[in-house]
Amino acid sequence: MPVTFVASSQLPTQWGTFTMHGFLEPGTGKEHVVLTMGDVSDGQPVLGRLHSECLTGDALFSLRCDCGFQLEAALKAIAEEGRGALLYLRQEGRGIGLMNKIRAYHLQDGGADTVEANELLGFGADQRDYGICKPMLAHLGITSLKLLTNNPRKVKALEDFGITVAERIPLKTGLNPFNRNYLATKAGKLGHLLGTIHQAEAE
Ligand SMILES: Nc1nc2c(ncn2[C@@H]2O[C@H](COP(=O)(O)OP(=O)(O)OP(=O)(O)O)[C@@H](O)[C@H]2O)c(=O)[nH]1
Ligand SMILES: [Zn+2]
Repeated sequence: MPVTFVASSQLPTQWGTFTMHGFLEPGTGKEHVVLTMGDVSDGQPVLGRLHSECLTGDALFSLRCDCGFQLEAALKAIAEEGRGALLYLRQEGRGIGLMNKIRAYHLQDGGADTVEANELLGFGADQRDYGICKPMLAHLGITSLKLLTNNPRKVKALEDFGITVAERIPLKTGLNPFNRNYLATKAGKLGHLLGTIHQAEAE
């Protein structure tokens, strides 16, 4: 899947200054971003996250999901380690886009769960393709990751295109009364490894 590097710059944040790398996916026009800190090209496992875009959670403070909390926690963890990479992937709504995610939320307001809502709209439960990460990781010289995720599909996808996942580090944060059912559905139907505490609280 062709993705081309465009430019890099500094990005100061409340947790520290990252380097921001912009990538363009010409086939779709999507603009992806990677934030790195430290030397990530030395061959040692890099603390990393594949973060799928969630405008509502990442930017609009939504409590319907855990995305914004995970984004913050991942950037903080990378800054604390002084080395790492966060791939901000423009895969809004697990790949169905923002307008369709709003349609899906409307169906969820009426009682459907997050998987049923996608299916009622004629989509798969999860339409993300992580192949876009391969050229971005190659450009940055990253061959091995300590991956911050609860999603085993991300681990498998990376391993399928030759990235070593040296470790999976759970990223359990942001549980609240509005996302309990959502997290329970992710654990029950999408295979997310949310662990006993998180899962028990979500039930
Ligand atoms: N279609 C749809 N997408 C959603 C919904 N809630 C969140 N999303 C999207 O789901 C993606 C986040 O995926 P998650 O399943 O929360 O987490 P993950 O990235 O697969 O796994 P983790 O690495 O453990 O966070 C983002 O693209 C969100 O926009 C929903 O109800 N419907
Ligand atoms: Zn979200």
